[in-house]
Amino acid sequence: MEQTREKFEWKPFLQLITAEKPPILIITSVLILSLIETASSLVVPLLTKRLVDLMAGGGVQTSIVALLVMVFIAQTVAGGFSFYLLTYIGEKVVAGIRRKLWNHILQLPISFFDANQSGETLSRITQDTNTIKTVITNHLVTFISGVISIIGSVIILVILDWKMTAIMLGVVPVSVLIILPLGRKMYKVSRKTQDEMAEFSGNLGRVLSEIRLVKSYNGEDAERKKGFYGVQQLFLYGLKEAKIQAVISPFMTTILMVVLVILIGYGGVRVASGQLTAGTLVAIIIYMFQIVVPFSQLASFFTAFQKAMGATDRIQGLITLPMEKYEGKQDTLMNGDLSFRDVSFSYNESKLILDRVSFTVPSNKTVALVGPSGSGKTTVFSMIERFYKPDKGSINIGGIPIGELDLSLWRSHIGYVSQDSPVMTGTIKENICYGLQRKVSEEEVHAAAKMANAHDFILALEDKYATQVGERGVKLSGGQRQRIAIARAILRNPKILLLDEATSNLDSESELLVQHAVKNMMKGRTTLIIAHRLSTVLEADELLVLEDGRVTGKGTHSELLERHELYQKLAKQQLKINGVSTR
Ligand SMILES: Nc1ncnc2c1ncn2[C@@H]1O[C@H](COP(=O)(O)OP(=O)(O)OP(=O)(O)O)[C@@H](O)[C@H]1O
Repeated sequence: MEQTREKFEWKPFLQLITAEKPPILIITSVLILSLIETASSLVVPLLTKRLVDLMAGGGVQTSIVALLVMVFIAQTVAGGFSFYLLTYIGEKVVAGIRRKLWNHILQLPISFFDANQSGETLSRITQDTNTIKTVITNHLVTFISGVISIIGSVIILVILDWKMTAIMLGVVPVSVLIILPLGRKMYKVSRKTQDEMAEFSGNLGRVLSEIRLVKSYNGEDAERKKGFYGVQQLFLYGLKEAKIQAVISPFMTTILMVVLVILIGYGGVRVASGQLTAGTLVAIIIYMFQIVVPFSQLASFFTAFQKAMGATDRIQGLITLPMEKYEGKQDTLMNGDLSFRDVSFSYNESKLILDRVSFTVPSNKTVALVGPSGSGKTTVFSMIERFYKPDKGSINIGGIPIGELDLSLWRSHIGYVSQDSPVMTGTIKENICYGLQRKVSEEEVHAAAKMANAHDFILALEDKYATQVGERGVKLSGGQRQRIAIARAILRNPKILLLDEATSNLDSESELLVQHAVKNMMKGRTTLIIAHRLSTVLEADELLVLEDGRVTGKGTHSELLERHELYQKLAKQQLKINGVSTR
């Protein structure tokens, strides 16, 4: 995702912003308003000059005072409106980018989430977009009006008095020589700060989401050290930025003071000798501020802009990643046989995980997958869910490759109950109804919960179906979570069921409840089940033995027990039937 951009490039940044189609009318208004603001500020010194000269001559013209007041009012009002409108544009553009990012991230394939820490991805949406907003709202127009102010002031100054202007402009090359390399350095540092911040957030996210593991394995010390290291790095980068700022800011102030001293000294002499009016000197000094202030802001604009370049790179890196393909055939009957045809797959080139796997789950039948840990059983499920694509071969439903079907439609026909039964923060009802697009009646939810043997325990909870389950369902027991997951699958009324039997040891009562729930659910559906229990394998229509990504045996429990060596071993260990006769 990371690229290093050394050159100063506008293009990607502008592309990112213009893609959000910021409202042209408002942009034009902002530009006009800031022009009014800048023009007013350019007029002020001229009016002041007239006023001072008139006062020096002993008189005051009220019309000039009135004009000055009006110009001030125009400047203030235009400034206020342009600030608000500009912030509006910034917020609007960033909202658009955030929407686009979130939408894109949600549709990225699982392989992306395998490779990237969620905390890092999170900081793309929050921090990187914020950096871009800061440039638009705080710097972009300041930069434009600053440039206008500098050019306007220089022109007027040359007309007013070219000698004084020459003195003033003499310091510009010196300043540029110092500020440019420092700006480049600032860019590198701030880029590293952003990377460090993303890594830091990623680390915090990892610890916070697995805090139970951290505590039960006394991981606090190691995590404290890692966290402190991240804090220290951020601190050091902060200091590096400060060091650069510490050179730039006082340098600019000193330059300002030096120029001011020279101007006042040299100008004062010329006023005394009658070569310059007092009004002109005052005007020159005001113009000097109107050059120096935007000039010093230019440095911070370039720094902010370079930070935004880094953010743009990372956002573009995310947005250009290919998404899952959602479109596909709609009108497919899902009640055909589910079959794998010579499917091979590897997560990365180094190791083949599925090797020419072929099998069929006939419609409405149950096939159980057994095999040692790591043999690829869960991977088979992930392939059916289309989390990953086969490298070779195809997976078909009723003869049609599942890759050709509309992705949402396909997934809506699958009920996946995984081993860890994921439950999200929210109420029990929200969890049961999760992902359903249609309105669900209370009765439907209750019926699903009843089938999942969850209704009774839910009613015993304080808030019943409105009970908050805590983050990842921590307030529920393992068996309760499983039954919620089953109720969720039942409510979808899927054609295909993927069940990863939990290996966790539930007490026999909960286990019985879960088993009954599973049995209820399997009726009339095409089911593929990763079996860890004897009862499941006995009831399956067919068993598949998966070994190192290959199907090495097919048949019923007794057939396999008779002729499959590994199955006999597995049956003894994994299915816990040691000493129990099954024939
Ligand atoms: N996201 C992933 N990225 C890379 N390798 C993976 C990924 N998921 C699984 N693997 C690897 O693929 C192999 C098969 O894993 P899989 O989870 O399919 O096995 P399993 O048979 O379900 O095991 P278990 O019974 O222990 O759950 C393992 O060697 C594992 O290390």
